[in-house]
Amino acid sequence: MFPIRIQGLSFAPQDRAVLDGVDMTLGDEGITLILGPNGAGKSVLLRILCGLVEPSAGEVSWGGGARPARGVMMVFQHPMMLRASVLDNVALGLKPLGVAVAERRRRGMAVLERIGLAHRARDSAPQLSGGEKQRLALARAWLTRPRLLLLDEPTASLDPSATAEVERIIREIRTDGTRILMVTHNLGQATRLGDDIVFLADGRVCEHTLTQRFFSRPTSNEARLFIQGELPWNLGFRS
Ligand SMILES: Nc1ncnc2c1ncn2[C@@H]1O[C@H](COP(=O)(O)OP(=O)(O)OP(=O)(O)O)[C@@H](O)[C@H]1O
Repeated sequence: MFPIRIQGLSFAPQDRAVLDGVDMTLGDEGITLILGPNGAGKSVLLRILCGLVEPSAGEVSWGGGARPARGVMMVFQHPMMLRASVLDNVALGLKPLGVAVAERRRRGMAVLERIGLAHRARDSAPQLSGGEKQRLALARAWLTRPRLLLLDEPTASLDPSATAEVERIIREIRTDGTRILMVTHNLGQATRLGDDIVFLADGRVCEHTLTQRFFSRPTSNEARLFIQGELPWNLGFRS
């Protein structure tokens, strides 16, 4: 599946260029953070990689071949919960892999232990808090051992302690060997989690560099302004 090479990727609904020739290469390890202003196309980029959105132009090569049928998972900002128990929700991801019910439940309980939700296994999943739902969604994806995990602002509406817990789980998933590509608006989080930063603005990748370098020596004016909190909000759009 790796390296994932993105070349000339564009997305232009109704001729409005959201993504306008994105080029990027992702190796097989680590956590890459995508930063950029509102409307820069960060979520669209993840959705294209996940196969949920068709690009208008460009190519993605997965280790020199087509997108694999399995191995790519995405967790959304507001993950969906079935009207069922926490355990049934977490074990759900194993169903399409043909894992038997008893084994699904065994592995489900094991992952709930790792995310600190084993004591809620029988509770109704839709009644969990936002932070607990996000942990459950991460566990559901983790259980399938994805090679690539796409995370769209997983801590956007969480308080600092729930955010810290989600970040701990993300680090564990990475240590388990999953490649992570994640969108965030939280610059502190980017410094805590990111090995490297992709900065998207004006429909293009303005910078793709190591995290420390991005924050200490940004090379593009857009990134400098963004870090200083001064990037004009309309920069994400091209007409
Ligand atoms: N499937 C779609 N069809 C048409 N337009 C879309 C589609 N998905 C997203 N867009 C538009 O693309 C633009 C970029 O959206 P996107 O959600 O990727 O931005 P973002 O960088 O993630 O922004 P934010 O930081 O605010 O979440 C928006 O104007 C959005 O309305």
